[in-house]
Amino acid sequence: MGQLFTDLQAVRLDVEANAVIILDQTSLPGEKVYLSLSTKEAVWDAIHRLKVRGAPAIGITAAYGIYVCCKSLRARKFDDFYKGFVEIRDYFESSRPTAVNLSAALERMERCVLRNRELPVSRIKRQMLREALAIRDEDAASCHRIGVYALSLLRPGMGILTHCNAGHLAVSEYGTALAPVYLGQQQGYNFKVYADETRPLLQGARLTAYELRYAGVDITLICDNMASVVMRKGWVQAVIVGCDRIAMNGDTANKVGTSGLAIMARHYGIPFYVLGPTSTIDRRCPDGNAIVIEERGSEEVTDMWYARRMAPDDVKVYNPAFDVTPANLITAIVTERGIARAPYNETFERWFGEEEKDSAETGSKTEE
Ligand SMILES: CSC[C@H]1O[C@H](OP(=O)(O)O)[C@H](O)[C@@H]1O
Repeated sequence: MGQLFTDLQAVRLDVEANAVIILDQTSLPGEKVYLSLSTKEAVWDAIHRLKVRGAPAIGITAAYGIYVCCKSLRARKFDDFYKGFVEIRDYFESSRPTAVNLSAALERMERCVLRNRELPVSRIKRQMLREALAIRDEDAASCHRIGVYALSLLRPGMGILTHCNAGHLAVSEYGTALAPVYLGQQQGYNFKVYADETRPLLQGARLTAYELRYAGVDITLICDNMASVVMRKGWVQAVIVGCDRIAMNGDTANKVGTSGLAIMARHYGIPFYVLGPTSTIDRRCPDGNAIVIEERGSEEVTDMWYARRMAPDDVKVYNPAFDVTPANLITAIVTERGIARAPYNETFERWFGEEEKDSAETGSKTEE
């Protein structure tokens, strides 16, 4: 599995070249293509077209990207530099609306710039680099801890069904939903994973099946409409998914199709777990109704994967990229701070309190 983490990095920063290097996930599983992004347009396009995707990976890409783009700014006065920062921030914000990690990472980079406003611009840029690298390293630590907590809910030999890709390719390393699978593999748990192909963009078929096979995990690919069959046959003992935005009451936005899985899991008496870092919990979002659901182009449904068009010309298409699973269908939400069960907001508020205390104690990790 170690090879997986070195061979298939979703996103990394090339400081020498001042560029964000991503593994183009629209070329997987057929080709491993790495892209070097050094302009705000290239970063925006990569996020918008899911060349890099997954909430944490999107946040890390935005943090690396705004550092790379700001490093090229020639402004010497803070006000001019900050104006350039804000322009790039707003542009990146427009790339995809649902995953909160994008705006959360940009807000954290902005706090870094404002915290260091008295420094020369050259030193502010250095602080931005440290902040962006800290965002990536903290994500890697979070994913590992999510795996440890989630593994405590699972037993060797279990069948696990997952949806979309919330694995190593969606984060810095390990993954969220797949973190316990990789940790379990290191400890001989021999999980059997069932991955939904996840129409229309097939992240399950193209990415989850790819990375799990790369890591030697027992993986069976199914079409989305087969999930009920494998649950009814008793092959699945847990459904584990990632998340793109969690509201304070526990309602969770994740890849479209997730809420249907939660309903099926409840019907079959199978626990349904949402795994993700606390950075995916949106404090300003009281419930799922407040979550903006990205809608994407019809060609992803009608044309994308077929040698020829598989739908009537000009047929109306509805293509929501996400849906919201109500908190009452979620057995537990697992983050790097622990395992939350309903009523979720009590635990979330406690976690946020712990976070504020931790950052007050350590100060800003990026202060020189
Ligand atoms: C670890 S977050 C993964 C999360 O992101 C995916 O969405 P997309 O592929 O559109 O970025 C999906 O919702 C996954 O659960």
